[in-house]
Amino acid sequence: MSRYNRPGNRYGAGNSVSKVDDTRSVWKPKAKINDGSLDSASGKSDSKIKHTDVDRRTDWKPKAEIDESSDSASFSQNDRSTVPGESSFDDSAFGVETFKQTLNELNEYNGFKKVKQYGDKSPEPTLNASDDDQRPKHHVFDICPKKSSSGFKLKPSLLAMNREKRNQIKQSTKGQNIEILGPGIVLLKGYISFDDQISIVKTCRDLGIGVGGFYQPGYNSGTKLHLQMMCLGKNWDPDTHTYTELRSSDNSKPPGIPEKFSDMVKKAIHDSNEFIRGNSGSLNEGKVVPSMSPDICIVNFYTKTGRLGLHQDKDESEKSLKKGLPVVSFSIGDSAEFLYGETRAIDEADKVTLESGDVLIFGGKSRLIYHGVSSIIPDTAPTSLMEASDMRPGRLNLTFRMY
Ligand SMILES: O=C(O)CCC(=O)C(=O)O
Ligand SMILES: [Fe+2]
Repeated sequence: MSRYNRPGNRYGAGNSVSKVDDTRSVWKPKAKINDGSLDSASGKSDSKIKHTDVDRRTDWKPKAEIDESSDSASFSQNDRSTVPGESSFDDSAFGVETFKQTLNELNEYNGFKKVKQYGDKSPEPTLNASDDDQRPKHHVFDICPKKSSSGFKLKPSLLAMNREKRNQIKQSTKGQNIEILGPGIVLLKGYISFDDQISIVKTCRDLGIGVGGFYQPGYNSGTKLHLQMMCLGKNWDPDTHTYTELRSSDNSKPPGIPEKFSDMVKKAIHDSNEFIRGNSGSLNEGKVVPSMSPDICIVNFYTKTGRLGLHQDKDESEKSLKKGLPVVSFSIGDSAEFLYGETRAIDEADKVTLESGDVLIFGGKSRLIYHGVSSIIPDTAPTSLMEASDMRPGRLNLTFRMY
């Protein structure tokens, strides 16, 4: 039974979240655009989402309702957080010993083993200059901990490569696999090529272990989010809900967005619009996704217990939100159950599985949808990707926006 359906969690019993509320015209869609249903999909009404009525600072606030004694399995709207001090490692399902071992492995990789093991009560050590081996000494979260320092492993086993080739052929004979999930919500299935997925992992890994790299964000209260995060372009501060030039926890400057990433984002928006126009003609000009050049990317890494509560992305400039400049999301690694809806009511939200290589775009009328990740589906990442990249089990997600 998945975490998502576990009785007693706040989803209540059963799979109610995947139901479509037919009374709400905006969400009625769900149908593929090429079945001629775009008109109904596009929403006869204006979205009910209001751009002005929500306090930008309160929506993601930590929750007094979090039960510190629980295994943090419950997921609620507003729950973008975890219990104080909780690690993003899976210490419940994994077992504490495995958890310690994993941490020790990570410490070892990072050059800390000589000085301190997890569980060792001795005082915090300092590193000597002689310990220097080029690797950063600040706390790092390495999404590819086994990667050798001599370079990225590019060749998966022959078996895995053949499997990947077969998948790619299947994909290309299927043709374009684009779905319109709502007005301004486009899902491009398997859009990111295998090679590009590897290259994204590699780039995020390298940026993630450097200055301004992955960290587990939290709030002033000490409550942490259930993921590792890194911002590119500008820093997003979960506590103040603002974008800043420097990250307040360590004064680091976020790395820039690699040009290749920006190009992929622009192409995904372009391809979505070509598809919309091609399938629904000029009548649907108003339904295309506004184009943009991203200057912010939030990179999240979820382990198998990672999740992200329902929220709106509404900390970008008013101008950007008003224009409906889209959020473009890349998924790599394990699949995720992604919830989205017009309101913050979880049981009214729709659910879609985002798989490795998928791109999801939400903009235009749906720019302010509530969305979140209710669970990661373990061991669903393509084996060949994991072999080629050495990415640790979990899911990498990149969301691009324009301030
Ligand atoms: O991981 C995802 O698919 C969503 C991430 C997200 O919504 C965010 O970072 O704001
Ligand atoms: Fe978001």
